[in-house]
Amino acid sequence: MSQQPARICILGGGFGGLYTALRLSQLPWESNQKPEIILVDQNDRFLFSPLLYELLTGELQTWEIAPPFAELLQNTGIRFCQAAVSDIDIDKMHVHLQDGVDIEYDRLVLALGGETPLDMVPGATSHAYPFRTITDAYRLEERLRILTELAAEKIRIAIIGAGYSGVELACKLSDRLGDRGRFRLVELSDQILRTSPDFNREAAQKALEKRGIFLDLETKVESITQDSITLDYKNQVDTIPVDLVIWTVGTRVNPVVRSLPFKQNQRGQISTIPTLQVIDYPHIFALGDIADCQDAEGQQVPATAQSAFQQADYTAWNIWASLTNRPLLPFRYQQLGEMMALGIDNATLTGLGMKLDGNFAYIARRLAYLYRMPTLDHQLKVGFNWLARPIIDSLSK
Ligand SMILES: Cc1cc2nc3c(=O)[nH]c(=O)nc-3n(C[C@H](O)[C@H](O)[C@H](O)COP(=O)(O)OP(=O)(O)OC[C@H]3O[C@@H](n4cnc5c(N)ncnc54)[C@H](O)[C@@H]3O)c2cc1C
Ligand SMILES: NC(=O)c1ccc[n+]([C@@H]2O[C@H](COP(=O)([O-])OP(=O)(O)OC[C@H]3O[C@@H](n4cnc5c(N)ncnc54)[C@H](OP(=O)(O)O)[C@@H]3O)[C@@H](O)[C@H]2O)c1
Ligand SMILES: C/C(=C\Cc1cc(O)c2ccccc2c1O)CCC[C@H](C)CCC[C@H](C)CCCC(C)C
Repeated sequence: MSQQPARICILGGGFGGLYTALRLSQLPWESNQKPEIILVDQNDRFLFSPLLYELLTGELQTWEIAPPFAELLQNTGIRFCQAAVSDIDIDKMHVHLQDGVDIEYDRLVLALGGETPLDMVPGATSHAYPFRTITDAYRLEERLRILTELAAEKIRIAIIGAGYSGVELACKLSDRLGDRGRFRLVELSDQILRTSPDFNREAAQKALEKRGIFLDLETKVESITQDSITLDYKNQVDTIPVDLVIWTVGTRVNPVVRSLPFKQNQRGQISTIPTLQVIDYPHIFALGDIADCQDAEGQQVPATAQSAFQQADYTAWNIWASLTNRPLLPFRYQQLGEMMALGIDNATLTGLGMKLDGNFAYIARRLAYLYRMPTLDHQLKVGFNWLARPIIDSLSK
């Protein structure tokens, strides 16, 4: 008697969830074993977040960095459900969606990613601009358009958090605004890019200096208003006028995940074993920013797209193995390096024994990201556009 096909429910269509779904659909399932794969995401499109900065400088367009799931999942057999996950009943093995729909699962993949914490400083929720989603980028674009149209000689921008997002955004926006931009980068710790390789940090420092971007290190934001920010540097408190505050202070684990009764670390990330299964729940897998993962060698896996991208292959493989009575594989993280955009024509790249910066790194970064795009179809569309665009632009002059 043929069994009902297993139902695999994947929550979150980012680097962890989407790439797991795509890998699952490509595995050699027996025809009578092919599972039902459901991908749930609150948005209608995937976001290739490493290229989100390029939307604000006009270097790239939305369709290139945020293709619709419907397009990416064509001919894969994966069922996409656009909805917000409201709760998960792990005893009944049900996922509850905000629109009232319930989805039963045999295997569950948690890949709901992080959010930007705005409730840590008075005024941030109302006046600061996070930079994580496509909606964030559109809001920021609109604010920049308004400020650019106002006659003000200088546009004063404070970027809070001198990690990767803050530094990359500062350089990109400085190149966009040119002499009209007045930037300050505010950082709690005593250095920028605390976790980055020295080569990348030094290249970033040079890029910030070249653009006259002021650094407020060891500085805490006390409060924010519509047109001012109050900073505390070693108990010296100053209130300064600003036109725009951008909030790139890091990632907090998705609230839906934080509410689940799983073993979690202090940041609310779910503890997993090296096969990426949730401790005590072998039918549930967790990856990406929400997972606290030590790999097969015991190394702590960082909360990055690079990690989620690699975990996706193992998550898909291990779900297939668990459904076809094969051994599961422990995840082996490979730190391939790190790439950062440092302005409109500059980047830095460390990896595979290379240390590159300048325009060559900029091209290598673009090519590496093209190579990491989710489907061959999308890689070809974007790659062709990158080749054709300079020709089209020159013909339209
Ligand atoms: C601007 C920016 C640039 C970055 N650049 C890099 C980089 O260069 N290299 C790098 O390694 N990392 C980079 N990162 C970090 C990287 O984006 C994350 O580490 C990575 O996306 C984590 O993958 P994930 O699958 O865990 O989560 P995500 O990719 O964030 O995906 C989570 C998905 O879940 C969906 N979702 C969330 N909540 C719900 C809900 N309640 N219901 C339904 N759907 C929901 C979201 O819409 C999203 O699609 C960058 C991050 C930002 C913000
Ligand atoms: N090019 C890339 O590879 C790239 C690009 C973007 C993002 N990412 C990844 O995506 C994740 C998120 O990146 P991110 O740049 O958003 O975060 P991040 O790398 O964690 O950097 C956030 C920075 O803001 C500081 N900070 C926190 N709260 C602050 C406050 N209230 N005031 C001032 N500074 C504050 C943090 O200091 P403390 O560390 O002391 O808290 C940290 O230096 C990271 O894991 C990163 O690896 C990678
Ligand atoms: C440092 C490199 C990879 C690590 C890495 C970093 C990220 O930010 C990611 C974000 C999202 C997903 C994955 C990653 C990620 O793996 C890359 C090193 C690049 C090489 C040094 C050379 C670059 C040239 C290209 C590989 C050429 C590709 C040509 C292709 C046919 C288009």
